[in-house]
Amino acid sequence: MANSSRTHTDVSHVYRGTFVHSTPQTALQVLEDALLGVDTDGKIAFIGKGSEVDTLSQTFGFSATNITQLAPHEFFMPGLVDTHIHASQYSYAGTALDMPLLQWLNTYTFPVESRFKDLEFANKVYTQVVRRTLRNGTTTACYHATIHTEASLLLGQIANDFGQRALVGKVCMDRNNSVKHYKETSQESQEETCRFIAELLNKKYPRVKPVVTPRFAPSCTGALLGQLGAIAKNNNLHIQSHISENVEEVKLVKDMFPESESYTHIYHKYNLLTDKTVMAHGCYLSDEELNLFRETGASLSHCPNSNISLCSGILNVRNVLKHKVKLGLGTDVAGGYSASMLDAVRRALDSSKVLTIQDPEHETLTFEEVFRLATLGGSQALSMDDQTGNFEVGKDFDALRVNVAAPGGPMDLIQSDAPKILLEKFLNLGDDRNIVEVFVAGRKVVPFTDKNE
Ligand SMILES: O=c1[nH]c(=O)c2nc[nH]c2[nH]1
Ligand SMILES: [Zn+2]
Repeated sequence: MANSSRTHTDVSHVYRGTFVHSTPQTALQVLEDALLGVDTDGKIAFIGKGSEVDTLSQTFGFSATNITQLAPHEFFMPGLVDTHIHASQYSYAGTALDMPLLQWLNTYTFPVESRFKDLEFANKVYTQVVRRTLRNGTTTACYHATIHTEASLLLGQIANDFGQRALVGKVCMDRNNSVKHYKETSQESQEETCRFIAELLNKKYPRVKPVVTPRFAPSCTGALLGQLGAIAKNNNLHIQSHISENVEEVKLVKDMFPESESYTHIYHKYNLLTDKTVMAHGCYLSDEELNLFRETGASLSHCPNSNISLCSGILNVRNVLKHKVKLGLGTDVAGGYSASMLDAVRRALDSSKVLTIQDPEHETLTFEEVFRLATLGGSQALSMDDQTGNFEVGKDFDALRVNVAAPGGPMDLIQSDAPKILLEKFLNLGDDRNIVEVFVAGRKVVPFTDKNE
């Protein structure tokens, strides 16, 4: 029996073939010879069996001749959700990975981010990062920009123009002793955050929204953290930041906020832990802190490339999942050197295997579980799982059409493998050559149209 919505708008596209996705109960569900309809609003109108085509075409009023049929080595999967990426650091991605976090920020990051006062530079970098991530299948991105309001608004405009679903954060930092010209006063930070939010919301972009972004506790005064918590609360906004990434940072936070019970309690005290909060890293969180995440509904973004590249630590994902804390994956460009979420999937699997090498009792993550983290898990971490993350009826059709045998692609198919094997191969060996089409809310955003070339 096909799963269908009771009241529906007209179906504009119908696809037939293999669909793979996750549900809260099942890390990987494979639907072979399935039929999926997308309505004129870009939402999934139905998903049923190919054998039900006659009934479905009558119910939804489409003609069997209008069905797009996938090839046997193709499948649809949900769009990838990057829960943590610094768009402003894309210009030096793949370099500058020879220092730990705090020195890395002072030496490489702050000098580059300070250049985003220049809108021409910002336009160049932000256009490239949106194009690159979309081409690699990131249909939803949670971006850190810089402290500059105009450049951050420009990032929102570019994401909207290319059709990417995005949260965009103007970075807030009223403490920075190392690069003097890259910080704001508390008042500037608060006022510019309010202006950024108002102007971005005023654009009425359907899928690009602001996210309140204190960089991390060491770069913000308690007064600013409190103001940002109030702004997020009053406007019901998302919040993003960093937490417990590296041992030296955790120690610094302890020294800077001696009155606080833990790193997590600092954010909690200032109303920055909500069910619309996503915190990057969390490698050194205690079980008590993870409980506070669960109680508040706040989520974590696991950024394994960054954690390894900056020698920060290894998040025990199994322990996070045991505590029922929402969890997604992030590239964390440019602490992470790859802007591709496929890389994040591989590094998450590698990191889990390292934990198993260290402790054979550790239950290694499966590729199916990591697939779920990269899709449905990410949408849950961003509290967007009512809109995206899998192929549930009523959600937006955010999807990748994957061709495992794409000509000139990075892998060879020796025999006709089952869809689950094709997905595993794609996750481990695939790249953007295999992602032949990308859809966000039903609209084909890759390949780029002429306007976006
Ligand atoms: O990986 C990171 N990248 C950053 O830019 C940053 N800022 C604070 N903490 C951070 N961690
Ligand atoms: Zn980061």
